[in-house]
Amino acid sequence: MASAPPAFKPFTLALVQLGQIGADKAANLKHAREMILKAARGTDAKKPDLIVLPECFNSPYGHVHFPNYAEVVGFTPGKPYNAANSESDSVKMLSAAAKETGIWLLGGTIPERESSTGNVYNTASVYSPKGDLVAIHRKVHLFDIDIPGKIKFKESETLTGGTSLSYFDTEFARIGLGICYDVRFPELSMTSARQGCQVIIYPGAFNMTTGPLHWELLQRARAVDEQVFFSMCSPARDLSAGYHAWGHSMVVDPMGKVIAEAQHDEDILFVDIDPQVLLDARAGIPVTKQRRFDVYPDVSKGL
Ligand SMILES: NC(=O)CCC(=O)C(=O)O
Repeated sequence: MASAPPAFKPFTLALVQLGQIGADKAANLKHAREMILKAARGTDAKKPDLIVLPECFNSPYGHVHFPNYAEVVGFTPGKPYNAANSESDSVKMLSAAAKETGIWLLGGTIPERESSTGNVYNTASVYSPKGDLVAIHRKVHLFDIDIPGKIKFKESETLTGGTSLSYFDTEFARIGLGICYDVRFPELSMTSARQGCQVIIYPGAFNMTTGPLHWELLQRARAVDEQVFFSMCSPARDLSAGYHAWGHSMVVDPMGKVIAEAQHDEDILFVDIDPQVLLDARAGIPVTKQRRFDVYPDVSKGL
């Protein structure tokens, strides 16, 4: 049973649609850090409370790369963890950047190796404004698809799927986590919403085949199903890379309206999140009180 979520308050989200993700991990980390610092400076009108990076920001995206770029993180929820001394260079950079800026950071995803099993996961990590690692999410649904003549991708060649759901509490919202292909499984965001998440954010990297059809559709569906703010943060498109990301990082409000959208180049979106939109959506269309668990099961129960 989840605890009561924090009161939902207005806040500003910064989505970093990161470019220049190449083979050199140190260069990827350096550029990501520069972009986090740039996002933290905000605009004249907006300073972010939470900065988000995309899926697989420290390595090229592809199953052959994951084992080579994987880092041991060794985080167990609820146990003390010193991010500044982590074995993972990516965790150290992200923790230091969160601490330096004093801003919440959802540090995209990295390939993560579990030392006891050798399993490699696609893992998101979250840092408090003090630089503490407070939550991780290991991609639950691996991206295994085969659309003949268009795209074949098999994360399960080298990755293992995560086995748990995660959210984190800030002083302004409870935020649910998932990663990219996880968006196709409504049970995940449904469970996050039933656990009190008012905002759900997935680092992601859709592609040039499914992106135009499904990237926006799925986010609007998840937002309207659960009457939450739903957002995905993508890498920028790089046609010289092995995988061509769709880009179009976006934020959708609880009525299903796209309130911010990047194009496909590197960019930072600053987006004000207004809790009143969620309250109005739930008051006007009260599906959260009209569910018929006498007719169908509440799939979010039993976790
Ligand atoms: N990185 C991913 O999980 C990609 C998912 C995707 O492109 C899709 O169509 O789903």
